[in-house]
Amino acid sequence: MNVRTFSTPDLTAAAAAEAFAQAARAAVHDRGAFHVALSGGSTPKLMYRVLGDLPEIPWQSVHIYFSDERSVGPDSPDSNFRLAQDELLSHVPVPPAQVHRMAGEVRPLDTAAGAYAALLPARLDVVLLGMGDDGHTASLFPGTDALSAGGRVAANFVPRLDTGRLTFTFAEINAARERWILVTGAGKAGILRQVQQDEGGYPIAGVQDAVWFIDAAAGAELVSAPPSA
Ligand SMILES: O=C1O[C@H](COP(=O)(O)O)[C@@H](O)[C@H](O)[C@H]1O
Repeated sequence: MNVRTFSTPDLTAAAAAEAFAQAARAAVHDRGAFHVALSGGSTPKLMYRVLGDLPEIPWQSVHIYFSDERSVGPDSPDSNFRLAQDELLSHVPVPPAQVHRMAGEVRPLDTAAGAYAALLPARLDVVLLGMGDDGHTASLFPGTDALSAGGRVAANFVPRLDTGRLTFTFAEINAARERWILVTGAGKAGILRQVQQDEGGYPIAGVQDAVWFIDAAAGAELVSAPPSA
């Protein structure tokens, strides 16, 4: 595992935000645009806040996507898009036409999945991911059909939550130039150790060659993970 460990959630968020800024500048310099997929849940909130204050990000050339979405509209407090909009996108000069949310309110969700796959760029530069306390990533939950789905985006029914989700497939995640997984908090320490030891069969283990940004609490049970800041 390529793990970068920081002493606090704030420092973890700052490092991930700085990595975003550097990757954006490099992509725009090399290819004229930065195509990045954001994650949802609670963990990236700190990073989004830091990112909104960082200078010299070429927002006019940044294109925003989402690695998963709940089956709700954009105004719902459960919406991953809304989190990013409130904490980051409404504070930076990214052109609205370059923000591509997943339409979690559309039924059937398969229709939204197909429409989203059609608007994705040939290859994303960075996919930002989190890890749930059941080892899911994006909306690839343990035991669900989307774990083996083909294509780029899937609708996924999650029995444990009795709800549908939209999610990138592993193929889409692993086709990106880079994958970054942000994990903080002691509640994730046990699963993180199991993932490191190839135990548990958690969905997150299907993400290849990721850079993990973690705080000391999440990394407390890892074997040989010295703090880097
Ligand atoms: O449901 C979700 O959960 C994961 C993890 O969320 P967190 O609250 O533990 O940070 C998240 O990465 C995903 O985008 C989200 O839809």
